[in-house]
Amino acid sequence: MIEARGLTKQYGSTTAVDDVSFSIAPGQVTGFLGPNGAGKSTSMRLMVGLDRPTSGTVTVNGAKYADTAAPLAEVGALLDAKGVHPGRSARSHLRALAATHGIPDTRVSEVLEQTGLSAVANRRVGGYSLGMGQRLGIAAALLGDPQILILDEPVNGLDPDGVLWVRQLLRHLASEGRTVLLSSHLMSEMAQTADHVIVLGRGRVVADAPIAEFIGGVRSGSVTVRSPQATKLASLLMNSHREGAVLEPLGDEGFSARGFTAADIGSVAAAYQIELHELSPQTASLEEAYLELTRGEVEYTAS
Ligand SMILES: Nc1ncnc2c1ncn2[C@@H]1O[C@H](COP(=O)(O)OP(=O)(O)OP(=O)(O)O)[C@@H](O)[C@H]1O
Repeated sequence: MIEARGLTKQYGSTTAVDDVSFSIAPGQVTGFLGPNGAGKSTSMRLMVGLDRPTSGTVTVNGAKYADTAAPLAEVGALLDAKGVHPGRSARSHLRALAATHGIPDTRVSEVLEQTGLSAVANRRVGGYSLGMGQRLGIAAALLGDPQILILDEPVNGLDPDGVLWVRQLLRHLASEGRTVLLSSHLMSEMAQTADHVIVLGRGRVVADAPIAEFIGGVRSGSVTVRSPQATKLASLLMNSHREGAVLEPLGDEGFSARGFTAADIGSVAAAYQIELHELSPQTASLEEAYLELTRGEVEYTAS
């Protein structure tokens, strides 16, 4: 469990995190979303004591991170994948980390295996690709077998196999009852990985909900219709002169309708004995829901 209460961080005149409160529950993956500069990384740094709050508190499993006895066993974090000496090998980097935390060397080999780095473990980290560096950052986060994982943009730079691997790993860690928090700007990936989302905008929480509820709150408002008599049905609908009605063709035997409910279309089809092969209201994607919510929250926008 990660709990923030009235958490605030100011850098000079910039309020990066502004009186934020949330609870991040164990046993699920929570996605941290928000436009650039919304305060996600700052919040994550505050969670692991890399920065001090201006006011308010954030605790991990009920204690401040700085007060935890075995921090790597409590919280694993990936905050800056580039923070490794380039002349070191992955194995020596992880060994050094392990040694300072009383973690046995056997665990180093385990996490190298788990993150697919065993074959390159003795190579200089300076020669690693972005994706390999990300894997090493994840290996370091897993080293203490922590109950809480905090990962800032963990799929940044990974190829599709790597992205899938991170998704499966995080789902697995959550299924073991761990608390998993990740930030990402990749909405389709987040939609497949997270159970719950917290959206920040200009340092404040603008949404905190299960992902299905978050997406369900925004309707795309269109209905997909497929029928061998699509043209006839479309003209009947347009003849009803409904305000806001827009039909867009979807191939020969279908169209997307706005301004009608599925029930409206079904009633017209039934009245004229038109065979229907599909009548499906479209729900918004996570990306649509996110863009709708954060439209007014972006700090940097193109004019
Ligand atoms: N060390 C710092 N000194 C001054 N300002 C900072 C510092 N760190 C962050 N900020 C500012 O605080 C705000 C929040 O930044 P933060 O990096 O937390 O956002 P973010 O949501 O992680 O953004 P991104 O998606 O771009 O990573 C921004 O306006 C940023 O410029």
